[in-house]
Amino acid sequence: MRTVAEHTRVVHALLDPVFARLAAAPAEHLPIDDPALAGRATATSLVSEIPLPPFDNSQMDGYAVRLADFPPPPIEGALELRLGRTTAAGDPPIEHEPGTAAPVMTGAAIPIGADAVIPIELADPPRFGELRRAGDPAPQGSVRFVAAPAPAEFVRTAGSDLPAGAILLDAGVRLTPSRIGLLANAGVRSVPVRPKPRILLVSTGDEVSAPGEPLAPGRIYDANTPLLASALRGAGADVEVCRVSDSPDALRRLVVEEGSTADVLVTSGGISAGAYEVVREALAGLGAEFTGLALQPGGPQGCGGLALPGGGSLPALCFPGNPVSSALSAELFLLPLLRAHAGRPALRPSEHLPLAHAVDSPPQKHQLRRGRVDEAGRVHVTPPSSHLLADLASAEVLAHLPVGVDHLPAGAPIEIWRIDD
Ligand SMILES: Nc1nc2c(c(=O)[nH]1)N[C@H]1C(S)=C(S)[C@@H](COP(=O)(O)OP(=O)(O)OC[C@H]3O[C@@H](n4cnc5c(N)ncnc54)[C@H](O)[C@@H]3O)O[C@H]1N2
Ligand code: MOO
Repeated sequence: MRTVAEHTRVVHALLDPVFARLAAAPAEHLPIDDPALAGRATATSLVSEIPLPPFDNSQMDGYAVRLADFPPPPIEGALELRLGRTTAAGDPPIEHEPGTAAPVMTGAAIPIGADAVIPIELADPPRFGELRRAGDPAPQGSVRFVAAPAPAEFVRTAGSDLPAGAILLDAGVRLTPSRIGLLANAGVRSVPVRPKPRILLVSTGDEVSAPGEPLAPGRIYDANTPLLASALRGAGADVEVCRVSDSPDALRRLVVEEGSTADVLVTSGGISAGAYEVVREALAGLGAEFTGLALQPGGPQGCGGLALPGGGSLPALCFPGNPVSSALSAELFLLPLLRAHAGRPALRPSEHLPLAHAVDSPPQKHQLRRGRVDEAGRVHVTPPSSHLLADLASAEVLAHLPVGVDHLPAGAPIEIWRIDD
């Protein structure tokens, strides 16, 4: 039986060229305010054409002053400065008149020649009086200060966040809200993003009914298509879904007709030892290889490049039909590659926590148990059967019982992956 690590290598060999091609493909350009931008990955690095902030501005509502107007400390009594003209946020910078204190608001340009800001609370009086902007009659009055500011105090200098010409984001970086904000701050209007991988997702099985169909005896509703589609989309793929009955011809036709517009084919079901294994029958002849893994759930797996009539090849991953098996197959073998393409950490957060109770596992298989973590930080795992979808739906963690482990006592540390996002 193939190990999980060996199958992971086989999947990488099949899909790494797909992701490398997509990462080098012409970028899609999305407007900075496109709701679809969040979560995409940059296709190229982006450089700031302007410094951030673009000009020296005030960090406080207060007075812009010149240090040279202050005597060396200590100041006897208070220093009185004439009122200068006011700069509000959005005004162009004005010339600072020596010997004045010029009202300046948070975010407003520091008057040229001023080199520090004193917050209004530290002025006497501690409130603004008559304010005169550029072009108004000259201001009257004065304001007093008991201490000199430090050089550049409360001045946010141009480029102090990022100088002009600096890299805003590298290529392959996930667009989080703060990164989108950074690009917007630098005036970027259109963002080059990596194309999403296009996945053709096919569920098989004569027993599988589409939503809304009456449930005939012996049939079940299709869980895998919505489950896998949402998992793959959540990890950054564009997914087209199809259901085919247990007809190898219908599946082969689908691959031939739709395969050239997809980057990867993903199937669920129809690959184990039964008499009607549609995926195995349809795709083995086209180039997929079907194997047993030392893994539970997820034992049966298929994988390979399918020969297309035009000469191309369609990489295919064939997951087993049990819902937990197909979900965990995606979790192990495909989601990490999709997440990495979307600039996210490939792997789930992992840690070792103590088991709340003893657990047995078949030693020849790597068992992935679903579970929860209690308030004391101990892991409780649930039964291993791969039809237990309600159990997976309420799981917080996947607990790993690797090959060679047949029993772990209560309190033993176990590796868990957090899956409750
Ligand atoms: N004799 C053997 N039988 C089985 C073996 C084996 O080694 N020898 N392996 C078992 C394991 S493990 C798994 S996992 C399954 C995998 O079977 P298939 O990939 O061929 O999947 P199906 O037989 O089509 O379906 C399995 C199970 O899952 C249900 N299913 C399928 N599609 C869906 C769907 N879209 N939504 C919800 N549920 C679905 C299906 O009804 C079956 O109950 O084989 C074991 N048997
Ligand atoms: O390997 Mo199957 O995937 O356990 O249920």
